[in-house]
Amino acid sequence: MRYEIIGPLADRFDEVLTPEALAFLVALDSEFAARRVALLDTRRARRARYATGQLPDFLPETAHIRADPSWRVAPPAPGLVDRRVEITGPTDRKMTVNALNSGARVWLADFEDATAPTWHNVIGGQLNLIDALDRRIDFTDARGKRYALGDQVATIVVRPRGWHLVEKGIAVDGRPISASLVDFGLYLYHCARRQLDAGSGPYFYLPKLETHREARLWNDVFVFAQHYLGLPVGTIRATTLIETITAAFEMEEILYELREHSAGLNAGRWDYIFSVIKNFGQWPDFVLPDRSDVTMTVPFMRAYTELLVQTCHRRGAHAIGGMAAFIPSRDPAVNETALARVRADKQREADGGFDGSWVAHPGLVGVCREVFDATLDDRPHQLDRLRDDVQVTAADLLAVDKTPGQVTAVGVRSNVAVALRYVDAWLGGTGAVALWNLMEDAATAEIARCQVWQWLHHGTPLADGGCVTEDLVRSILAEELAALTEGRDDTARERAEAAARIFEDTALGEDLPAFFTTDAYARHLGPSHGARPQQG
Ligand SMILES: CC(=O)SCCNC(=O)CCNC(=O)[C@H](O)C(C)(C)COP(=O)(O)OP(=O)(O)OC[C@H]1O[C@@H](n2cnc3c(N)ncnc32)[C@H](O)[C@@H]1OP(=O)(O)O
Ligand SMILES: O=CC(=O)O
Repeated sequence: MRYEIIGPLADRFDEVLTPEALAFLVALDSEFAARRVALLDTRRARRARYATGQLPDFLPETAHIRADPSWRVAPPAPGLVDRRVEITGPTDRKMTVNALNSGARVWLADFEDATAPTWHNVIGGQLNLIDALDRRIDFTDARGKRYALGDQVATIVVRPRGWHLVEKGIAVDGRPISASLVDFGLYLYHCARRQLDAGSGPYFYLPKLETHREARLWNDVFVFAQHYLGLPVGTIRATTLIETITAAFEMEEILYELREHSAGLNAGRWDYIFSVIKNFGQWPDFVLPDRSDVTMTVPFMRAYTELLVQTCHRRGAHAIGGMAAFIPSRDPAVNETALARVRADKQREADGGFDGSWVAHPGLVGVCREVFDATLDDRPHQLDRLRDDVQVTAADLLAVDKTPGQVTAVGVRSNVAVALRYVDAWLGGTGAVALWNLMEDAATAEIARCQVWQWLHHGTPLADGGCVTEDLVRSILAEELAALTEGRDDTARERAEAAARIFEDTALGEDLPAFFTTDAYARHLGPSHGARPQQG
């Protein structure tokens, strides 16, 4: 097999894209590319079945795994015992230093929802991780502010991109390589030994899994990679995000598949809502109210998080809470509200048995820590809370029609504005932004555009009169685009117009595309094709 680096070799990229690291990626690709494609085919087939009215259920063929009380996942690895606060964020240089210094126990170094996968972000992010581990990431910015790693830094857990994405910057036998394998493989190749030498390990968050078969693929990747690099099996640890409705029916099986490598499950709430709309959006019982009404206390969200904690603790695995999207503001009144909401969210998670939770911003680490400190007392986690009281059925997981709330004109406009502005930022190379005091990333933007599609599809009535029509959405889009482009130069205006077209393609069509990122990446992002390829 032959590889080709299509992306330009910017300064120091050769330290990441070494012949040996690329040979490792080629080995991963030759072993797993076909299985990845086959699993993506089964995703499409499953969605097609749901379109005919079938609903998911707990699997009869794996009932023996759920019924067997004897198995457990591996005990927590060094650096992953106490996970009361985890900060997430992209891997640019400044955010890397700020996240590692934030006081959180764990930093989720994100190549997924918080990163627009430009070639620069993908390879530059890997370089920043290497530099952080070598403690040579210190720098001074243009304002003269100095960034330097402190003595106490967070444990790094890398989130590679999901199985649905490819990386155009590296081709194997002329086709783009799996983005998951690139992000996983480059980090493991360069940083596993560095992490082990530092007393930690190569740890991952696995995004957007839909089934335990996808977890098995990851597990097989881990076993293969560890053999290839001479690492003992079980060195790698991975926390799986339960952020699809189908994975919620297979949580036990996912832990089981990964049991030698599992570091628990995380309740990825935003992608979960996106997945519910994506899979069942065409059915009237699944029409959701305004995005702001779909809180963690609505019945179907509560059911999934309670089942997650119970499942994890039965198997000795950490249960990690999700992301409250409120972020600190310089306006004291807004800030007070944001902190109160985050506190309430974290308190609910701690009370429910979660062992720790996510924050999106360093200014929220303290709130999350205070809540979990008070709940955990002197324990590092609460794996002893088995939640035997929880009884969740398939019907509970699917009780979307019990979600209170309304669809309003404000809710429609907010979704259009958020999706447009987020995609515009993403095309510009930024994968997470603050919009109207909320953190927005790929997952939250997916909800925004899918809700618009769903409401249009059903001609949903608006609480304030009228209903959601294509004319209404197009007129809002035109207004929001005009507001966004005002005062911009030609390049920035063209980018916003491209974002508007992506919104039209992914929210206003007959069918609901599975991800806005796949098509947008294929058409807009990635390496410069004019660059001279390197071969090996
Ligand atoms: C659904 C999911 O998947 S959730 C997980 C994926 N999403 C994320 O990870 C989002 C993470 N959060 C972020 O990216 C950012 O907080 C944003 C974009 C939402 C807001 O960032 P900003 O607009 O820079 O916020 P703000 O100006 O308040 O930041 C203050 C400082 O904190 C830093 N900061 C903010 N968030 C983070 C973070 N998550 N990690 C590290 N540093 C951060 C900023 O870099 C800035 O540093 P500086 O003072 O040295 O310049
Ligand atoms: O990835 C996390 C989510 O909430 O979505």
